[in-house]
Amino acid sequence: MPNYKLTYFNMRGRAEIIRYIFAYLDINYEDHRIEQADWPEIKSILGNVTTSTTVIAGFVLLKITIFGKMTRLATAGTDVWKRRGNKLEPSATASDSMTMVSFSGAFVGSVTRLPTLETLIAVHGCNLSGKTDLEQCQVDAIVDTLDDFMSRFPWAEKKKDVKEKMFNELLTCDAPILLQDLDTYLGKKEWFVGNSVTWADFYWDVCSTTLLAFKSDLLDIHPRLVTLQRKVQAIPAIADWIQRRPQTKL
Ligand SMILES: CCC(=O)N1CCc2c(cnn2-c2cccc(F)c2)C1
Repeated sequence: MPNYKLTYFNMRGRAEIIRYIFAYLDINYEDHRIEQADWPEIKSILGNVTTSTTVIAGFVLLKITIFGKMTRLATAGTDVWKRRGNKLEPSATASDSMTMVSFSGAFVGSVTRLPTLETLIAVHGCNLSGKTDLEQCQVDAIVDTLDDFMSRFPWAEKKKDVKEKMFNELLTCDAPILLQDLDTYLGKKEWFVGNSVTWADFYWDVCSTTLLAFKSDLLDIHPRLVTLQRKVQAIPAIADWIQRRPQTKL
């Protein structure tokens, strides 16, 4: 029975960075994919909670803010504790062997920075989040920059013309500025931060793969950023995952 169950839509989306980290660390997990049609029912169970909840599940402290989006990372768990206001109170133990914790889309930056990633890295002795405090700040800065940009896209916009207009503006007006900044920051280095791969490099591949699905010439004038993408994709564990993952546009 895997220790983790990752529940998300059948797409790369916000969950793919977690899938990359699990693949790289060779951690067995259940990649549970729900259909969009199932989301309204699941959402009604999760509710449109808009408060920040600090949840302690087993060894992992997860700070989450639920905005009615859904990405769930579950851990083999004991009691799930929920913070309501400034009080921590036990809640019902997870109904099955997994402690189900729901996240907003923005959890990427929070949960992968919290003891989850540090615990996993400590167990596996790798440096995905950076080797020093300074490197960890630099990794966070790159991840936040990418996540902020990706979060500006109106993914759930129902009006096709509005969605298309906003996507086009972001891709033609805003993306070039971001890409130039990332290109300058990367410079002649092998990786964004330090002298080995970090999850900032992973996130660059995750985000750029999706952006290229909307604008295939996006990186034509950024060969160094393309090289970084290819270096991430050539890491054996990542290459294996990319080869076997479900093929989806997003
Ligand atoms: C209905 C929801 C939907 O279509 N998507 C959810 C968000 C998303 C998609 C693809 N990339 N991505 C994403 C990745 C990282 C950070 C971020 F903010 C967003 C597709």
